[in-house]
Amino acid sequence: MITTSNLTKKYGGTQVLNMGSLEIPKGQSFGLVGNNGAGKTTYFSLLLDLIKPSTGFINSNAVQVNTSEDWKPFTASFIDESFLIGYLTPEEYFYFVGELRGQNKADVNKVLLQFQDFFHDEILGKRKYLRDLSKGNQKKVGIVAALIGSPEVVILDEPFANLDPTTQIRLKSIIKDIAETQGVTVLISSHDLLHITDVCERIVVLEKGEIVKDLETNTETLKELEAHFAN
Ligand SMILES: Nc1ncnc2c1ncn2[C@@H]1O[C@H](COP(=O)(O)OP(=O)(O)OP(=O)(O)O)[C@@H](O)[C@H]1O
Repeated sequence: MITTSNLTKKYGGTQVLNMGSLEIPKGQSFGLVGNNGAGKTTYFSLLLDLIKPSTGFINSNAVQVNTSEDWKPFTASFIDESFLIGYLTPEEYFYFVGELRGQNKADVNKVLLQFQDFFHDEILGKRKYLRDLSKGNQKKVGIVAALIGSPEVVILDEPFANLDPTTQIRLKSIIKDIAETQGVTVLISSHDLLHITDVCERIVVLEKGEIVKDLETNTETLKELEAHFAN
């Protein structure tokens, strides 16, 4: 589904990403971990054509993301609050995203209904602008908006950060469900090793822009990651 080939990114003379090659199959829940500055957001930004590669390319469903726009209809993401529109209410934003994805209000309402628990009565019907929501509630809006219109690829940068424990647990079951039962390819990054091993069937560790581990998640993975990061 997602093929990364000889991908590098340099800023000035400094190389911040050197991924070599990486294959992510359809329906995989894929986790990216690494210390601050390891290159996680850089990789996601390249995947979304927010920045250009220095060398190499990424193909998503056989579409080269930096030369064609055809990956956009099946790809959704929430990287940070710059994806939101501060002067809209959550409802206005969801309907706006729905329109972009060919979904009418009734379709969007159906999606929102499934996320009532996740919203915990803090998002809908509050007549608050997105800019006035707490960081965690902004994140909830961004994540749910990314799931409107049944995307085939969902990219979430640090989705657990700023969320309360209840919401983190709910988010884990949402991510597992869309990957396992709907065949969605989910890419997430996180600093939370417990959550990422819970939710991802594969975990790649980045260090200074390079892949240093590529693990199929099993009962030993959390220990292995903890040992890796303790050094
Ligand atoms: N526009 C830029 N100009 C120069 N360097 C940049 C730019 N954007 C990112 N970098 C550098 O690229 C490296 C990788 O950053 P990136 O944000 O991808 O790391 P990350 O793994 O997401 O980190 P974190 O866990 O802190 O979010 C860092 O050294 C960062 O300073």
